[in-house]
Amino acid sequence: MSNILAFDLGASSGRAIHGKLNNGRIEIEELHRFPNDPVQVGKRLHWDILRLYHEIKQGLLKAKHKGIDLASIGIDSWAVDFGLIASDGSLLGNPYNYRDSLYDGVMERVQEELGADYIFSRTGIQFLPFNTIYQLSAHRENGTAAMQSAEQFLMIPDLLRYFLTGEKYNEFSNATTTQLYNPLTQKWDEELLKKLGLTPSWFGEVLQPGAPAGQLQQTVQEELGLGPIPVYAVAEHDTASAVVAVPAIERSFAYLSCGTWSLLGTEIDQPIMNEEARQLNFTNEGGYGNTYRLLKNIMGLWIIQECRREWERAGQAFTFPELVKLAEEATSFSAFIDPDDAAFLAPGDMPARVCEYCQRTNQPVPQKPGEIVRCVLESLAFKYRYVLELTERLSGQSFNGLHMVGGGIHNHLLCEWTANAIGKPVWAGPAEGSAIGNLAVQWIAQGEFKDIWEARRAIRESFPIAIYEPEQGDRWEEGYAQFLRITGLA
Ligand SMILES: C[C@H](O)[C@H](O)[C@@H](O)C(=O)CO
Repeated sequence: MSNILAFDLGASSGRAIHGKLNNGRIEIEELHRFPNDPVQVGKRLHWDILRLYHEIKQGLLKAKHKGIDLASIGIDSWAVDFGLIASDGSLLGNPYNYRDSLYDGVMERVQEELGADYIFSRTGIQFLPFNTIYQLSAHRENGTAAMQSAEQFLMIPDLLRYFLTGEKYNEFSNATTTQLYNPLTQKWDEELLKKLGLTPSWFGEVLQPGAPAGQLQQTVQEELGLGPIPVYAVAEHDTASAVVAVPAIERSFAYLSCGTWSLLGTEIDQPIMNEEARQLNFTNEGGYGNTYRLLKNIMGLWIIQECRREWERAGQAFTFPELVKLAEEATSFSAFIDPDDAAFLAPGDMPARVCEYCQRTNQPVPQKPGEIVRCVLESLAFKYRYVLELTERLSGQSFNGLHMVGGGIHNHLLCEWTANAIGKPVWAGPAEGSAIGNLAVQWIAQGEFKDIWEARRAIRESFPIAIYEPEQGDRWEEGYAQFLRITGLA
């Protein structure tokens, strides 16, 4: 029975999940949960990285106090963000949050300078304004202090792993999201880095998920009263871990990792880097076992999280289940948004932005919270269909349903409406996809599972999967046509 720990950090909360194997079945238990609130300082938006490190130590202590003898640990988090390390090994400043306005307009400038086709041909990564490539370019343009003394670039899980072990490594799945890694040469793209004025030596050895990445260093062992627990590089981009946990039977499958972001796509063996993929702004992010995640980012439940924050600020506090209930009671197909409109990216007054979108597209403007949430959820369901069809076209596959994993599956209405929108079944589960994928990679590395397919079978047999069958009739077809027309995606 191998006891291991997964630290899974999302953009709004983190958790320490204890996993153990019991006769081939996976059992999980949440030992520690903590908020991850971005901190605004003046105009800048940061992550509180030392608080996150503190919480990781609390997770380790909770395991110790429960008498759990840990065979290993692994850390995954959201992608693209990073810290820079000085020659004395110290962290240079607080990592920036990728939604910081410092990055506004930088992608367009870099594209103009280097050419979008050049960047895509070397990285295969979708153009998102917050990709690391544009973040670093913004810091270079602004001459931020950290850029002057940096010696090493580490992404968020790399950084936390470094604090624990004292060893500095990058990791494949997360490295690809920077748009600075070349999947064809399987290396950081030195030519691209130089063209951007970035120093190639900052970018270190890239470990594959499942590689040993050190052990708790002496100071941490002494502070926490623990032994030299091994640390693995897992699929450290949380979406990559979530894809590991997709309980698929067939090799050809489509997934939707559903949380703050919605990431919809399929797993492939070789990146698809043709002109069509670039035009459609698809990405080829690294996965477990040298696979690639052909997918698109969809803005996801972030819009509703921000609406909820705004309503709470204005003195109207709702729980998520309450909002789902209100949405269920509202009229269907009244108004739609394109969830990926640039207006919805930055934090702020999201209900007002949804209303502005409806106004500018000459639609009835939703008034009540339930109407706004309904508009967002129905629009998400239709955007999933749109991206699913593009994934089929690009990968030359045809999927007979969609696997949904991640916390978003607790929203039964979204699962149901997604099935209706795509006209195919949705298989929802597991909800703790990223943490389970993180655990699975550690177990594969330890030989507890032969390979990812054995791990996926164990996941299938260990966690409930809810099946949502699509509604019959033309109503959702007609709604989809209306969505395409309004959003201009037709
Ligand atoms: C920037 C986002 O973190 C990223 O694109 C997304 O894939 C993610 O990590 C969702 O948690």
